[in-house]
Amino acid sequence: MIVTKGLRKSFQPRRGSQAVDAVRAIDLTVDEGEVYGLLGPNGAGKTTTLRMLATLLRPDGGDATVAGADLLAEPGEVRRRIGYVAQGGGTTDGASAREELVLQARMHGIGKADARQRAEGALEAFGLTEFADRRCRTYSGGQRRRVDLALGVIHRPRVLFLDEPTVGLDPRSRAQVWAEIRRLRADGMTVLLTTHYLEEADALCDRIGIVDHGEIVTEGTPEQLKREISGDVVTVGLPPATVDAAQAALTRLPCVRRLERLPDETGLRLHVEEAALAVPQLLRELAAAGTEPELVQLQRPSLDDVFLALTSRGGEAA
Ligand SMILES: Nc1ncnc2c1ncn2[C@@H]1O[C@H](COP(=O)(O)OP(=O)(O)OP(=O)(O)O)[C@@H](O)[C@H]1O
Repeated sequence: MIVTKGLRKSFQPRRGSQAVDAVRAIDLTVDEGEVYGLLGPNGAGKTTTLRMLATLLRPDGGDATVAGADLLAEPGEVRRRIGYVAQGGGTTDGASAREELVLQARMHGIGKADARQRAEGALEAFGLTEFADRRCRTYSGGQRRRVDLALGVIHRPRVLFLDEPTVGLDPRSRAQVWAEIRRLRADGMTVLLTTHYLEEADALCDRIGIVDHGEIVTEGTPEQLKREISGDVVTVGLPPATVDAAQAALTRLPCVRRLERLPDETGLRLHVEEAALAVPQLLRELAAAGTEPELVQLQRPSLDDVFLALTSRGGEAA
């Protein structure tokens, strides 16, 4: 649904100053119905990538196809097939959600009666009916963000671009916006979003591309990315008298990358590639050594670990 090859963009902040390579070479493939997240520190090039794909900025080089239309040759066609929600949103203080929705639909060339009907449907779908006729300035941040999403999809695009969809929202409003994005995905929408929030990428995205210095440094499902860095961690609680024997037995296993003793002889912590494969082997080996674990606990590394390990300025954005 979105394919890019070597997409790039530089900016010249002032005449004579050195150009900033905001996006160096983005190669990206987003499948139909997927929620794909661009995750990266400040200034990594996420917004620039999104703005190019939404036809708001002309790329300096590279190719892209969005919803079946060529970005450079048919930007008008791309525009018709996409929705774009900018970081700050697009609502006006003095207008109501209903007015904004009707106007937006009309701007997409939809007839008056149809526009009113679509606005009504969108108000209902996004849980906005209750305050549909109040001015947007009276809405909470989360309500306003939901109006932004509704505006982004009023013309039923095939692809939706969301720039930092939940920035500045409290946890409850963020959860509501996530629910709306999940609903759009369930309806078959393809979504490309940018985020700073690792938790958001983990909760929402089918796949994540980690962007640093204008390039995707790695991509995969949240699970793949977490495993890539540090595998899984298995904690085995043991009777103190059996810890030595268990350690000797498990050290021999090829699936165990690293092994540490827990404090106070309470057991072992094992770093393995994939817990689902390792745990049966661990249990067999322990049984053969005559020990029985009191507890087996699995832990996945967090996306924070991945992000910090892969981006040069991870700490800045975390
Ligand atoms: N219009 C512009 N003129 C000059 N430089 C720009 C312009 N837009 C972006 N840049 C620069 O390009 C780089 C990438 O910016 P971009 O906004 O794409 O990053 P980002 O990953 O979206 O960051 P953030 O998470 O802070 O929004 C930055 O160094 C930024 O300063």
